[in-house]
Amino acid sequence: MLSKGSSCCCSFDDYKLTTEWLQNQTRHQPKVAVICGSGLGLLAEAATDKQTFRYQDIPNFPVSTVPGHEGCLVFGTIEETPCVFMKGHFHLYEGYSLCQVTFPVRIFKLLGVDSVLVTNASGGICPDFKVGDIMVIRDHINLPGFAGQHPLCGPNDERFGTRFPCMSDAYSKELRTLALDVASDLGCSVRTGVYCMVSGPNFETIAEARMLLTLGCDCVGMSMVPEVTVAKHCGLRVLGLTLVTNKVSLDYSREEKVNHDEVLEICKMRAELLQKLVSTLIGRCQQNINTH
Ligand SMILES: O=P(O)(O)O[C@@H]1C[C@H](O)[C@@H](CO)O1
Ligand code: HPA
Repeated sequence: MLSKGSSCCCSFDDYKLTTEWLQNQTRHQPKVAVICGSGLGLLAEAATDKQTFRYQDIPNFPVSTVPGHEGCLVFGTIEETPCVFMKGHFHLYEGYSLCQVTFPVRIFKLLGVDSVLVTNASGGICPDFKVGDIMVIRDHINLPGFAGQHPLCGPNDERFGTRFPCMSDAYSKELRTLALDVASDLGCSVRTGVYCMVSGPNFETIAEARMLLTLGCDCVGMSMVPEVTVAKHCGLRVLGLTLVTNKVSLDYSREEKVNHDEVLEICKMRAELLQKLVSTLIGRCQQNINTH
């Protein structure tokens, strides 16, 4: 696999090789993929009949370099639904191209996955949001994309999707409704809103945070959007859930300073609830597909 700046560095043969390697190692045939963000790898623990592969052992797979990202792919079953979990994902700020960041998503497509649940940690911009809130993503703003850092730049491979994909419905309405229903059944209140991706790795300045508020962002984070874009491009159903791990400072008088340890601490505190939400959703998600 070659790195060519911001354009795609993976050929169809690269994706095929990795897919076939995994198919030769496992009898699992996942229908749902879950991408676990910072400190959220625990989501995979609800699965039974697990089979785990370290990223470094999978041909062409990038490796995780961020604390809180374990770096392994877990196949398993939740409520009779075959699933695959990424315990840790990749970021632009690690030095990966967006083609590398999104590499696993196309592997999921080739493995036969139909729905992808993307989770991550984010800062709350909306003044009403509290630390620990879970937000169902209704829509996103791809700030790196505005600057040409876009995973679909470069030659388009029609075997995955069209040159000019529509993104006005990137997040499946059915899955969003299902997520809200499941949350309500579990007695857990969730938010809905707009997520904005920044490249990181620094947390926002106050002027940047104020700009994001003006733009209509409810949460800000450093991941998710590339994976969602590539998933939508290749026809996967997408659900995005973000955990608000800190409130973003909008005020120069605010003393608190955000750091990654605090992000991981909040993920640890809320992982059990998120795990319940995700596993219940997965069971119903397949019933939902079967009845449509
Ligand atoms: O991988 P995610 O997006 O969950 O991680 C967030 C964004 C940065 O990687 C890190 C900052 O604490 O957490
Ligand atoms: O405040 C934040 N900003 C950007 N990314 C983040 N990930 C967790 N918290 C934040």
